[in-house]
Amino acid sequence: MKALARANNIADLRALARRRLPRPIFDYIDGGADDELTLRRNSSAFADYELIPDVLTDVSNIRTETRLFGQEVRWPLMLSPTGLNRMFHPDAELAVARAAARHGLLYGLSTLGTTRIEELAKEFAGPKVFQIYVFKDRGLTAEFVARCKESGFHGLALTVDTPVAGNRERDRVNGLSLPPRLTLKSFMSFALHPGWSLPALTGSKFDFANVSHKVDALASGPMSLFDYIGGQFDRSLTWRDVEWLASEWGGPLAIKGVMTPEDAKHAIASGATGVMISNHGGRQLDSAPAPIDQVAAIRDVLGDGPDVICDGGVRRGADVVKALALGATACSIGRPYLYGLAAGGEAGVDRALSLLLEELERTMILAGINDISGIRARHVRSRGSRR
Ligand SMILES: Cc1cc2nc3c(=O)[nH]c(=O)nc-3n(C[C@H](O)[C@H](O)[C@H](O)COP(=O)(O)O)c2cc1C
Ligand SMILES: CCCCCCC(=O)C(=O)O
Repeated sequence: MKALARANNIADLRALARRRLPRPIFDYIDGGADDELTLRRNSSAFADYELIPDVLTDVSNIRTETRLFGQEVRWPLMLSPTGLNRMFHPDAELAVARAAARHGLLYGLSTLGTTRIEELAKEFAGPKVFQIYVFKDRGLTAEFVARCKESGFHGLALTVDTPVAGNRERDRVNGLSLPPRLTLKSFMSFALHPGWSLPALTGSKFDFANVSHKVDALASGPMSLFDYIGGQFDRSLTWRDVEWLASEWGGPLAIKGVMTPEDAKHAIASGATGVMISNHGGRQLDSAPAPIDQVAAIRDVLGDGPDVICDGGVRRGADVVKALALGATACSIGRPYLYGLAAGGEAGVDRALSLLLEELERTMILAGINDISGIRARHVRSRGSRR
């Protein structure tokens, strides 16, 4: 697709996605909670860090491989779990996973994905983790663990920043519901975007593939997506449940949504092998700090062993180098690949990943860093601490 080839960066892919999707669907991807302070801060915080280059270090050969969730990956970048991918493109999660595989990246499948755990595993041999939302029906969690073991998933990520749905006002204004409630305004927006596949949304293939036997949103009739799903989550979750999950699973487990050194320590003490520093892409607690600003303090208390993944706001390859210099093992992205998916299916995801990885490699060359493991704290400086 010519338009994809002309996209020079993630912002260009966002513009393409905006053109291709009906407004309520684009806003669901793009939006954040309340005043979207955290959404904006997640990205703008990266600008507060400068990269300090070395020179004359022989950058003719750049090594970017690392380990994540115990797996060898080609780049320190993973694809965050995101729900409802079939709303953005009919090829949904499989398109995303195929593009991830082509680049040797770790893929995260959401509990609220529209592709079954088993189907994803059959199509995607690469490194993969399953993201768990704990529902009031606790039997579902044990089921997920068993299905992931059976299907050969390499890790789990337990999302803990969603005891209740964030207040996503764009979605309220747009009347986003399941199935979509076609007000005149939203009907016009859907009608003006024939390239977007309405059958994919309303047809039999659209459901929460992994939980629909227990949580059938379509059967329950039109209602707010957030009120419905938020009402299914178990708010009584504590660190005891992490201990249970860690022992039931027995493999790599990250807690997604950790924002403080204290909670990071709790996570590891409870049996997790890593943390995803995340505020859910600014979609939950507005005014939460940007993940990049929490990386150094969290690495400091955890020491070298555990995976520390910086999740949120990454829009340039240079952002990844900054996060690694502050102590992250890797970064994780949500919207960047979703913009690509919406803009052009698998080819669009591929474009998003190629752009970010080319930027990452170029940044390493320009900063005189020839190996990911050679990124050091001295390669980054907070603008606030400039001498
Ligand atoms: C449309 C959308 C759906 C998401 N669905 C989930 C989900 O099902 N589970 C989850 O843990 N996080 C979910 N997230 C959050 C992402 O995993 C990730 O934390 C966030 O997108 C990172 O921020 P970024 O979009 O700035 O990269 C979702 C994010 C978006 C944009
Ligand atoms: C918490 C309400 C619904 C969440 C659906 C998927 C998700 O995590 C998101 O951020 O959107």
